[in-house]
Amino acid sequence: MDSKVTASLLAATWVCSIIALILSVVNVKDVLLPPRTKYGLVFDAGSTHTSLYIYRWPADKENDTGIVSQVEACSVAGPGISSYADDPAGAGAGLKPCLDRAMKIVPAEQQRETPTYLGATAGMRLLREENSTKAEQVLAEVSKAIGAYPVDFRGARILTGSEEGSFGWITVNYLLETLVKFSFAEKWAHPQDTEVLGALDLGGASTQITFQPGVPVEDRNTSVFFRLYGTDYSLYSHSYLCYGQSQALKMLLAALHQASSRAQISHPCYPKGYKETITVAELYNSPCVRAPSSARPGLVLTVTGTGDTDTCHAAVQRLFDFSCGAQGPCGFNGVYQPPVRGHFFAFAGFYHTFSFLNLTRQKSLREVNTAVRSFCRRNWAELVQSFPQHLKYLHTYCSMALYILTLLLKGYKFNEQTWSNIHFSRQAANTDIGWTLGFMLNMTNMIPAEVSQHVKVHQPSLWAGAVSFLVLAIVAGLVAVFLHCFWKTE
Ligand SMILES: Nc1ncnc2c1ncn2[C@@H]1O[C@H](COP(=O)(O)OP(=O)(O)O)[C@@H](O)[C@H]1O
Ligand SMILES: [Ca+2]
Repeated sequence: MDSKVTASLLAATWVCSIIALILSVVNVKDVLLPPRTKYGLVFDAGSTHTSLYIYRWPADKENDTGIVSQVEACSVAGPGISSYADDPAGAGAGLKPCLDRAMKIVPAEQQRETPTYLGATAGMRLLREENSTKAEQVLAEVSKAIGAYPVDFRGARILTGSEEGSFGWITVNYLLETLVKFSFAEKWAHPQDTEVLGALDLGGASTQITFQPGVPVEDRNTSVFFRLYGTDYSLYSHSYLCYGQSQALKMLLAALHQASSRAQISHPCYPKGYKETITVAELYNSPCVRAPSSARPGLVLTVTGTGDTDTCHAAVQRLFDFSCGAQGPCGFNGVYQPPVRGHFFAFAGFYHTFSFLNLTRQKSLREVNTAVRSFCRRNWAELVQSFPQHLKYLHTYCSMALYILTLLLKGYKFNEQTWSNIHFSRQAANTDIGWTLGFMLNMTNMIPAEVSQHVKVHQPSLWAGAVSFLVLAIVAGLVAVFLHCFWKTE
């Protein structure tokens, strides 16, 4: 045999040892069967609008942290499902395009095992308060529509305010991986130096505040417990019904209407030159406002913006009752709240308004105040010219900004120092921040109460791989030396 044969034998031995290395590092099963992907679907039926969130995660890492990601958020056309009180079938029909979209994303063979939920929030809470039969009908119709698809449909229901707040908190902390981390000691552990983050959600019909106060929560109604990855969390969570953006603006307009008791309303929060009309029936169509007995439903009210920031600020503050009474620290309207603590993520409406005003990049409270006041001075014609793409909400941004500042500072009692702990964000890890992800993780038991003992990474098999590689390399070398000597002596 010549040296060519020796070389090819040597090469073959090396190839074998490299394959052995790969097989020992990666599980044989993982090579032959790539990890399966699982999917989950959650409809967020908000007061103003519905979205379908499509999530996916590797099946073999189900209980790890930060593993679920958002594939897509499909926006349902039209208003929120609570607006279909008199046409419940319409609420169901509206969901179909997004369900069709999901059926294109989730492979056919996996659809039947895809957990699917619909959670409705404050819009449906208000409808239930007004007419529980109509609320039931809407939920029945959306359930029928989803039930017609080949998914594992687990129901449509109205979340409590406390669930909405707590699931938002879970989403934030899951995505930021503040609940559990893989340490160098090769264990999943509660991170020592990372404090969990609070969650601030501003919807259309309600707003939620959830955080870990560090002192016992004194009011049972606002207290939430979770045991996640072996750690206990005692949270404070409260949802203020009617204090979402659209209902707050409605309360503001109703207050202005009642103060003037005329069909012409001067609105200090709307830009100078802005005009809109609304009927009395439309203005008083919610339990958040009560129509004066004298009001004729058909009467058309004309609302004219005057762009008077100080008057607006004062009118916004009158929507709140800041007096606390005797029973200790409070938020507003007499609701118990321990002092805010730690860092917070402020998302949904908080983010929308602050992002429009370019205020999401950690601005000081002074800078924010200056920017808001300067925006509030701009007249309508000028605004329309500058922001032709933002006409839907353009007339509300001044009032919303003043409302948000009032809510955060005088309502929740953030101050100049703690202001910098509020982070205005829409997404983390490419996933939208809201209650839906936390809800799905909770409902599918994807966050275990205890840390599981099974090995989470390939560290030990990596060692085994390195050792077998070394052994095989030595054997290969010895064989080569032996063959070389053997053929030489021949
Ligand atoms: N681009 C935007 N600018 C300002 N506000 C927005 C924008 N997009 C959505 N919103 C507001 O975000 C809020 C979302 O609330 P929603 O989830 O529908 O209600 P809820 O959570 O109270 O049931 C609404 O007030 C909506 O008007
Ligand atoms: Ca919402």
